[in-house]
Amino acid sequence: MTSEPANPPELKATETGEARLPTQWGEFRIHGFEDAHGSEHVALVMGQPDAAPAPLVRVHSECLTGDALFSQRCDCGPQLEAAMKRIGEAGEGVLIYLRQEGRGIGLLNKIRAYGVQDREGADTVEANEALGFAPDARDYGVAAAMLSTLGVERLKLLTNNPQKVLGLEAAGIQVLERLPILAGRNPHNHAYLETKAAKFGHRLDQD
Ligand SMILES: Nc1nc2c(ncn2[C@@H]2O[C@H](COP(=O)(O)OP(=O)(O)OP(=O)(O)O)[C@@H](O)[C@H]2O)c(=O)[nH]1
Ligand SMILES: [Zn+2]
Repeated sequence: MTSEPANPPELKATETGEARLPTQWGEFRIHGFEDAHGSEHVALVMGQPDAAPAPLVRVHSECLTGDALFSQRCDCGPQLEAAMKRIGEAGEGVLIYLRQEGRGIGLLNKIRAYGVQDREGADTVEANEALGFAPDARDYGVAAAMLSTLGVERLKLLTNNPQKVLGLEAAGIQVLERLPILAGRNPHNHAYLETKAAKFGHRLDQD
């Protein structure tokens, strides 16, 4: 008798369609995916990364406040722009936009966590814990499944977060190189970035 794996990789993300996506950094193709929980994710693909030995990839975690609303509490918006610009300059690569807002706790809980930080002086980790959440509830299995579907399983990853490298590798992706992506440091996010370095091991150096 054979038993089914708990999370068959083929069920992690199903591709639903694709289209042109012209941007100021060049033309991407946008691929839609739905995961096993019904969450919607996208991949922006430029060039032929499936034919490249190790294309440039960014796995970006959704941050509505930073990516769309210009918040300076974090560095997400400038990182997103920097990643798209670098892929545009390379003429090839993939940006996975993962809908794991608030490190996986969701937008409304992130706003609650921001409130705890404002009222109680908690840092980003303490605020999650005060609300009963893990400091980082993200899972990179969906991103790995999306990359596999796109034929990209060996890559260079734009990130400062060593956990992201480990998470993708645990899901079967070969990260040949980690490339730092430092953008958007400002007086409002200084303490947040220092906490990420101290408690999550984020690398804030240029290598
Ligand atoms: N719960 C919570 N989530 C936050 C907070 N600040 C930012 N986020 C979320 O954190 C995620 C981005 O994580 P980061 O740690 O900035 O970056 P990363 O993706 O881990 O690493 P990089 O690849 O180096 O950017 C997004 O989903 C944000 O919405 C916060 O104070 N609390
Ligand atoms: Zn952010």
